[in-house]
Amino acid sequence: MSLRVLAVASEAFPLLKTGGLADVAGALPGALAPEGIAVTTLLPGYPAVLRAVGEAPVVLDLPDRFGPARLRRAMVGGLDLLVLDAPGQFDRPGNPYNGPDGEAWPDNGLRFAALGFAAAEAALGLGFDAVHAHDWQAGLAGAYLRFAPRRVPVVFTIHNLAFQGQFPPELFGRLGLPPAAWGIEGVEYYGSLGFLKAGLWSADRITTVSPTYAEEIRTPQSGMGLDGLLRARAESVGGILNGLDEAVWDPATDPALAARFSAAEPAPRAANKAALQARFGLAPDPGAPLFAMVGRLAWQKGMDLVLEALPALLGAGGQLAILGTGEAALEARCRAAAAAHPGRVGAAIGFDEALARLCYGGADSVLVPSRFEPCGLAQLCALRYGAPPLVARTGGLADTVIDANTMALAAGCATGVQFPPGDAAMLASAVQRTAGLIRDAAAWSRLRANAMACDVSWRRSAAQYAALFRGLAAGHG
Ligand SMILES: Nc1ncnc2c1ncn2[C@@H]1O[C@H](COP(=O)(O)OP(=O)(O)O[C@H]2O[C@H](CO)[C@@H](O)[C@H](O)[C@H]2O)[C@@H](O)[C@H]1O
Repeated sequence: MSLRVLAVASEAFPLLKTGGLADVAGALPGALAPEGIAVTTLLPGYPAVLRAVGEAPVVLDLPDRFGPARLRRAMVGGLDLLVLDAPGQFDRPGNPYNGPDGEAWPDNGLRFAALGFAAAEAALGLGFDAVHAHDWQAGLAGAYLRFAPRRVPVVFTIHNLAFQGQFPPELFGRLGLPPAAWGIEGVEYYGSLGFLKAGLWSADRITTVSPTYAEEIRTPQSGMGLDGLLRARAESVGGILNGLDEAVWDPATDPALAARFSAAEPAPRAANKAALQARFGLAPDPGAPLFAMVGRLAWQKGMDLVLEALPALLGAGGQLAILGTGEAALEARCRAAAAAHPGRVGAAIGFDEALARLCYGGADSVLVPSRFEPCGLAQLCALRYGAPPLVARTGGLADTVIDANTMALAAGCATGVQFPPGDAAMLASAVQRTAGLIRDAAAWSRLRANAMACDVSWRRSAAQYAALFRGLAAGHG
């Protein structure tokens, strides 16, 4: 019999996506099914989600703790969904976390407390064997379950330790948790209410999305204030690498590409490079090394380092296509770089799934110069779409890309280029090294073939999650 796991996430592809969490929450259920794990995903009832489920049957009426709320159940996009239909809380314009003005919703604490509460009620009321809570938005699920009459084991997965969900302590009184939950052994975090902290404290097992990040976050340098707790719980912390849904990310079938291609038939890829150059107003030069960067414009992702290394990129005859959205100052700097270097640098500011795919399928190399990266999906997409990535040697980037150093080139196993994180000068030389390799057609097509041969699927990791859930359900946490 299948084990029944309730996943709790604040976004899931294809219903709603602002970043990598959606890709993971959207893909894991399909990857776990062959492992005998049946995943039901609890999502907040955002407008897009409510539209998708329509008048799906109500399977649970929730106690009126945060306002009237009920759970609807439906199959959408291959996902078995439970939707938290809580009028006024999630059915608002804007993205899941911010209003149309770009500011965080002032009641985010209550909104995501309601999600955690609903998860616990669903786990207990609908008979799930385990809960898989993702990131701070689902952090209170475990806290509620800690005080529940029946034990339901919880796996908490950290997708990004930088987002901690901290709220004023006064919110605690609204949660309906017992007073015992307030404290270091509880949901309190440096005097505030910490959702991520609550998730880490209450979970039976903690995972993060790569083995290297799992080690990094136990150090003061990368632990973002939570390293002490993570060290104390070291026995329960592990890293399981993200994968990609190979059906969703497939250059042989992707309609967003100008031309479809595969490892066996890479030639049509050149048409995507030309299309990408055209989309970004870059010179139509098939020989110019074309770099692309796709991602949130935030300190984490290192776009500022790329702008610092831009003279080296241009000096090597390179071109740069930037697709991203985020901090206003960085957006402005990207636009300014494009304006200063017409035909050499192009910037598209916004979130555009189809254009992202063209970047992966058309660039020679994808830049992922993150200062830290729990796993990173951009480099996995780049490997799959034949754009050997240039990445910072950190977190999941260190775990998924083999640097084209002398030995790896001689052994024929390189899949990209690495440089030390946070160092613009080292990025500049790595860009020059990469441009040199791209100009060496034989060397680069070897790298590309290696990249496309990488197994970036969920297979290995799904087996690891499945073993974790089975162990917990059998009582050995
Ligand atoms: N402007 C844009 N237009 C279109 N698509 C865009 C885009 N900006 C980003 N994307 C897409 O969003 C996803 C980003 O995923 P990442 O894993 O690289 O980063 P993110 O920081 O969101 O995720 C966090 O969670 C994931 C999941 O665990 C971890 O891999 C990661 O390290 C962690 O920071 C990719 O699918 C990318 O193509």
